[in-house]
Amino acid sequence: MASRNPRVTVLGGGSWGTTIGSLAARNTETVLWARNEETVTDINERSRNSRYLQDIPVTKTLRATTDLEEAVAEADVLVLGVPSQHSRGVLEQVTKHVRPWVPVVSLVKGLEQGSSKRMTAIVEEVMPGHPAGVLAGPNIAREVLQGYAAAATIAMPEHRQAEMLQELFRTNLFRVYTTTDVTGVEYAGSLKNVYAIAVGVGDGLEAGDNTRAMVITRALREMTRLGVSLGGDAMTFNGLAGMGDLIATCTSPFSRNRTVGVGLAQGKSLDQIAAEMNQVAEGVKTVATVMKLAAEQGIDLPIAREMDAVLNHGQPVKETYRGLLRQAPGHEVHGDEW
Ligand SMILES: NC(=O)C1=CN([C@@H]2O[C@H](COP(=O)(O)OP(=O)(O)OC[C@H]3O[C@@H](n4cnc5c(N)ncnc54)[C@H](OP(=O)(O)O)[C@@H]3O)[C@@H](O)[C@H]2O)C=CC1
Ligand SMILES: O=C(CO)COP(=O)(O)O
Repeated sequence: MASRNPRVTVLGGGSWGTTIGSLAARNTETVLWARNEETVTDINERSRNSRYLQDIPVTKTLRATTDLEEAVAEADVLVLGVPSQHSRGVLEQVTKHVRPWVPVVSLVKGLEQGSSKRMTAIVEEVMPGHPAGVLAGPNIAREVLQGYAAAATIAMPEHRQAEMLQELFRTNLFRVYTTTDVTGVEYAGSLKNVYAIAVGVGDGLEAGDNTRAMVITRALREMTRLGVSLGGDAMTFNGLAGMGDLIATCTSPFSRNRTVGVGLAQGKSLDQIAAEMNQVAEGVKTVATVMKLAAEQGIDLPIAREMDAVLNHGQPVKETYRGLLRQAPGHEVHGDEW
């Protein structure tokens, strides 16, 4: 990293890219790249991103630009904050302008459709030689930006790198822990969105608090089984990026994924929900990829399977929990059942 204060460049002007940019700007020079002129003007002239974060102020020193080359040419750290299905395209534009050793930290909680790849695998493919990691945890953007205490974990292949990057994002109210389990953190962040939709369906059907707790707990078991078989550490799934984020996303009225589930249970179509929300809900596309990965690993994921049936195969939403309840429960810890 450079001997001057490192420059952080955040790619993506949505709610979470802006929030992380605002945190980093408290610690070091930070530039945010957004494709939308209005977002850039709003940040530069009003220290707001009203489209995504209403009237909550961002750090005054956060600068924004629509010029991708200018944003990345002097970067010491790149932060990837565009939704998963657009990440590869953005990285392909970035790679020719960025210095070769610059680390890339993904904020993305989704997998690429078709390839089923995690974002760090895409970074390694498109930007070979750049250390790639991920920052994730229970972090509803607006609450972090409003200054409510929260925590995340930063995963880098080398622990020393994680420790250096930790300092750029942490504040007295945003605690950043470190780990080297990039794989586990990335799968945990992506998987929990699928289960937040499932919990939203239960809440939308007014299933009750015990049902919600049952689904969250069994969801954690499913996430862990798949994540570990794909190379993640089981302890990661018990931590901030796993259990922590699962709880936040499954219970927050601000979660977009949970909102999708509630909307489906209320009889709305996906198109209608997407139009009302106008923000990304990564779980909607992740579910089919998760089913593919589970099949490859020979693992059954009953809750995810129900969501796949509803989202991709026309199963009436009211059938969701009936289908699950017909299955006999097995061993709580070692069983494959839900
Ligand atoms: N919001 C949150 O609380 C959290 C989100 N995340 C994750 O962060 C990632 C980003 O999500 P979030 O910020 O919430 O998303 P939002 O829906 O709030 O915003 C998406 C942003 O990506 C931009 N974008 C979309 N496609 C492209 C493209 N092809 N090229 C350039 N920019 C593009 C949009 O630009 P435009 O405005 O011009 O459409 C917008 O600025 C997701 O994977 C999400 O799961 C992780 C933790 C918390
Ligand atoms: O990842 C998040 C919280 O940690 C945000 O969840 P949603 O994308 O469901 O809003």
